[in-house]
Amino acid sequence: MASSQNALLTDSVQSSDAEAQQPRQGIVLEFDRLGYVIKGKTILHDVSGRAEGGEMLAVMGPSGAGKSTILDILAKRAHATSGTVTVNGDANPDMRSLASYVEQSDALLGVLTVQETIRFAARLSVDWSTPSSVVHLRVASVISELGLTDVVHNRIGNAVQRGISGGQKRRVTIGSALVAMPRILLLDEPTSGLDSRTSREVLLAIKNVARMHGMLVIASIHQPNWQTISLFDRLLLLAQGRTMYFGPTNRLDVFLAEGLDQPVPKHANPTDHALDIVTTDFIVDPGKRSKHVSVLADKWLAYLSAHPPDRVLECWNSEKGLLLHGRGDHALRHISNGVLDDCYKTALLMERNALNYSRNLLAYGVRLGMYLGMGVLLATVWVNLAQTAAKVNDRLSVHFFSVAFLGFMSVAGIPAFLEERQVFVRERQNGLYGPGPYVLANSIVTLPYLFICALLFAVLCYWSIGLNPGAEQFFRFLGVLFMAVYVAESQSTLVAAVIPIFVAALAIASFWNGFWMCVGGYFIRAVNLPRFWYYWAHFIDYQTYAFDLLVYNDFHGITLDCATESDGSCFCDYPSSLITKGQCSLAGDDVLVALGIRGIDFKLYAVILLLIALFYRTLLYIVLVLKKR
Ligand SMILES: Nc1ncnc2c1ncn2[C@@H]1O[C@H](COP(=O)(O)OP(=O)(O)OP(=O)(O)O)[C@@H](O)[C@H]1O
Repeated sequence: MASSQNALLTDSVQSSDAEAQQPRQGIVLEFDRLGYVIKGKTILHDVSGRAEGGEMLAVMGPSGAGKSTILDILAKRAHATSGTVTVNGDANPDMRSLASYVEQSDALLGVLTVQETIRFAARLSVDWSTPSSVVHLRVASVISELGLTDVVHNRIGNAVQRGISGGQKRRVTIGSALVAMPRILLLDEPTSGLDSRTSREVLLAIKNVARMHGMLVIASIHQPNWQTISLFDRLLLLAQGRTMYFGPTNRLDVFLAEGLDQPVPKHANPTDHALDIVTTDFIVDPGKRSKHVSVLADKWLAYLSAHPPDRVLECWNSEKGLLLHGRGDHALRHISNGVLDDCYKTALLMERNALNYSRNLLAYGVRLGMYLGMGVLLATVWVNLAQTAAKVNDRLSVHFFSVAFLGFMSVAGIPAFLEERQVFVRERQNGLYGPGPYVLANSIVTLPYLFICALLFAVLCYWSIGLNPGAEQFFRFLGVLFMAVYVAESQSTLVAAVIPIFVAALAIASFWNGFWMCVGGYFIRAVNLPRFWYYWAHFIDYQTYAFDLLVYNDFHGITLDCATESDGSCFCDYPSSLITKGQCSLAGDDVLVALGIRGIDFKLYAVILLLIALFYRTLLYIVLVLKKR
């Protein structure tokens, strides 16, 4: 089964090779005396190593040994304080285009199925002209190799809906990286959450692909059993950031016996034995802890000088036969460049976002429910407002509430955005696409969903409240609400991009909306605002423009009845220009004059709203360009 799938993978890959026409060149990654110091603490001390295409290198060590740190440095996500990393001799390799990094956490879209997730990862990693049959075969083989066939149509799962297991999620994350066929695959704890049999199967699948395509695999691994660790060609054993051993995995026992004089007990696992020796977690005295590790590090250096690495590696290479210099390795992943490619990526992301938003209750479902509920509430609380001067304030509050509430509820989209953002960060760091296609796709696909929210709200409450009865006025009401909601959505998205922590983003986005309410001109008339707030905040507040537009749309051209007092005089709640003409009425335009919004340019205000949205979206792009994680 696995071999037939491998054949499929080979075929599919060969087809895309022909198109990509990549040079066939082996890959060699070397790191030399890497040191890493952070906040005055030395995390890595002169760690060196080497791996080649087609090989698997395990980075092993107790918790806190520096395994993730070294992967971060190799992926160029952290910068070594000293030492060098070279790829085929290049001291400044473009790791974004060469490597995929699978982090410890699984950043996936919960409502997508296993197959959809891996298929999108595959499509995002190939050239736009790659035939879909190639992608299909590649996806099918990865799913089969990683043992995900039974759950292929199951959703990943999120806070609302339970999905596949944690171990299966881990495999989906690995599959999403594997299917992209990077030249270097870096895996941080790929087997966490997997039982020992599944760990071995997954690593075997990775090994098969690595050997077949000359992919170089480096994985940090905590405490594997011997069967699992023996799948790795080389092993780097660390403790407190120091090298305890680096060399062929199958020679670890030789080193333990010869170098440390602590042979592996009969029937014991050499890696367990090695970890027992180097683990210092239970030595209470910090001085004794670091002395213990220093002694072991010195013993390794002494062993290394007595057994030069070339000799060790030569011996090892002859065991591997043709592997290293056999099949060439190919950069199968297509790295985004050019407008055409960006368009292709944008279209793909739009397709994925549409799928996500249509299924994800947290994206728009909750909001749709709230807008429906609020539409019904408005329709019943403000039901059938009489067209009288006494009801002017009630009408104004409808417009304020519509803008403020619909805008405010955009914070409900933050959890879904944060989930999407994590996927973006992972895919962007792996070089699949940049912030441009992401922001564009997000900005476009959001539109129809927000429009539906605004439409439902407007249909439910507009006629029932008895706002300006013209059809044109209804569509303007809808259009203004839609724009206001879009600006509010852009604002909340921006906040969550700057502070990708749910509670903090929620609090700040809510505060920001509350702030706009204060300076928008409803609670306190704009002309009465303290000058400081009036001159800057009032004029950049989207609620100012949306509220003014709704009020203008409702009041312009209508006439409201005033009250006739017991003495026969006419009382209007606002100064009326019609009383002098003998009518006991108030012109809607008189209200607009009193509010200071007479004669506003509807189109200009609508354009300002769009510009504010565009401004937030541009800021979102800039934030994502600058903020890499
Ligand atoms: N940004 C940082 N600031 C301070 N200390 C750090 C930072 N990054 C890593 N460390 C420290 O460096 C040490 C190594 O961390 P690292 O995550 O690389 O270990 P690890 O071997 O991957 O551990 P685990 O197996 O538990 O994931 C730890 O003691 C950690 O606390």
